[in-house]
Amino acid sequence: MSVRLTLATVSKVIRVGSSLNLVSQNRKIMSSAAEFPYGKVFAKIDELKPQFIDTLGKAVKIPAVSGDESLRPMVVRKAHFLVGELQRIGFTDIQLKHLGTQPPPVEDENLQLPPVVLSRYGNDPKKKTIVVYGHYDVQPASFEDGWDTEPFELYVDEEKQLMRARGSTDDTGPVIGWFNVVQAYKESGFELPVNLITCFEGMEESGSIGLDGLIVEEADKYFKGTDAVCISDNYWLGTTKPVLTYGLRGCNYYQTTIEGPGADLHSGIFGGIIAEPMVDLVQVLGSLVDSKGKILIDGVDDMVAPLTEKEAKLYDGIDFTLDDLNAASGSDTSLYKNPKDILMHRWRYPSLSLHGVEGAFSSQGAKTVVPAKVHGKFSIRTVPDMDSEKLNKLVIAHCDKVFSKLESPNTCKTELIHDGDYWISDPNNTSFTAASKATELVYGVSPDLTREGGSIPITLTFEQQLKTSVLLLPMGRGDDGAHSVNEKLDISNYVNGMKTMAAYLHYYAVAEGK
Ligand SMILES: NCC(=O)N[C@@H](Cc1c[nH]cn1)C(=O)O
Ligand SMILES: [Zn+2]
Ligand SMILES: [Zn+2]
Repeated sequence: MSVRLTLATVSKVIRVGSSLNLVSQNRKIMSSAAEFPYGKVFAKIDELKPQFIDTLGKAVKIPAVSGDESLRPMVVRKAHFLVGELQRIGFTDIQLKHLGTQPPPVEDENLQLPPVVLSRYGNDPKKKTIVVYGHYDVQPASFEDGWDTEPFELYVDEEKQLMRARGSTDDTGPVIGWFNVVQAYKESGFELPVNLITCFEGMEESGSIGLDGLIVEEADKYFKGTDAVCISDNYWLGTTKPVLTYGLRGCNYYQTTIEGPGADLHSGIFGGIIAEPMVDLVQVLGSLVDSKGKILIDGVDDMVAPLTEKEAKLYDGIDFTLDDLNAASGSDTSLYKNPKDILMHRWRYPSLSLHGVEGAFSSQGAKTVVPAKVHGKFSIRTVPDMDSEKLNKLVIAHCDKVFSKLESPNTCKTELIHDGDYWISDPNNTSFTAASKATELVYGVSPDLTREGGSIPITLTFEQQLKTSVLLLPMGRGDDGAHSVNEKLDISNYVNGMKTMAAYLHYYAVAEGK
């Protein structure tokens, strides 16, 4: 049998100091036309690259920070921006699902949760149906944090071939990527090989509050007939090798509030005379974790699943070094030097991070204030087999015990702000196989299978409620700086990420089974 060969042009993949060496400018990948008949879609993605960068620029301009109540109108504005784009491209049945008011703790009791954007492209019963999930909200960012350029303006660095902005990699870039893939199929004259349903939320960075209920509610309605869920909201481990991800840690986020004086006070007048809430809080926060990363709350480590020999072996072949970690953190501050230990502590052990103190003096200068009420924020990344409710009880009991030992006249309350479960799945299924083929086609290398230290709270809910597999198909690199200053997405990752998404839809459509 003769097989016609097509050439799919794959953009430059940059390898820095690596052994992979798969790179070449405009690398040509030979693929059978019977196997991948959409070479024209790839060409269209290349052709429309300037427009796709432009669309991303418009999206990141909207400061959709879900954690900042005052910016909630901006989150809603971004939802409407997405609706406009979906209409332009030809999605149908576009719905903004409202989730009601945000539960406490919250300043404004009437604060509305941002809407979830649902839409469809195609509804052919002969085709498989894929739900793509992403989030349009972002972490806070301000130029004063140390950004090189304004965080809510897309800066295209022509020399480094990257795009810098809050949301560029987490998660506005991948969300806009899905739109672009559909546009590229359409404009190159092809039907999409699957029915696509989009589910984009605006509260992911704040624990996906309200989304669980919507998924339960719509499982047999909007999401009926879903064969697989694909999420592009995480990152490669390093900077060169693509990965597919089959596990996430969960995240339980807490605040400890300590209050006493009726108002902020002058430390010259009241210092040494009254009990200072900040002094108490520092001691409570300081009792949670030590400088080696050990969680000091009794009972937490006992819940962690023991490491089996089989699991330990999974870490052997992963392409990751201490240098990758140092490059991503911009430092040499790792608590572990061995790559296997680093990955285990990122993926399969819990961690406790201290995030900040609301209500405390935090600006430049030397204000001599005694804050009257402070909220210490911290979170625990959870792993199998930790029980979320049991963890909450242990955390609250620990904080109460430490505070009571201080014999302070102030009051102390620790509460859960939000939680999201960990998730782990078997990557030997049709969806992962399709994504693996797509990755090989685009990057010429088979992806590593990884877990992730971060959290996407809704993942387990999708799996359980839609009774489908979930695939994590990352677009960006490990050094993208998500949640950090100078967040970026390399242009090659944007373009090749879209090609991988496009090819995944095809390989999943033609594969046998779900
Ligand atoms: N790209 C995923 C991501 O950044 N997820 C957040 C989710 C979260 C949980 N609680 C607050 N945010 C993460 O921090 O992992
Ligand atoms: Zn994200
Ligand atoms: Zn994030």
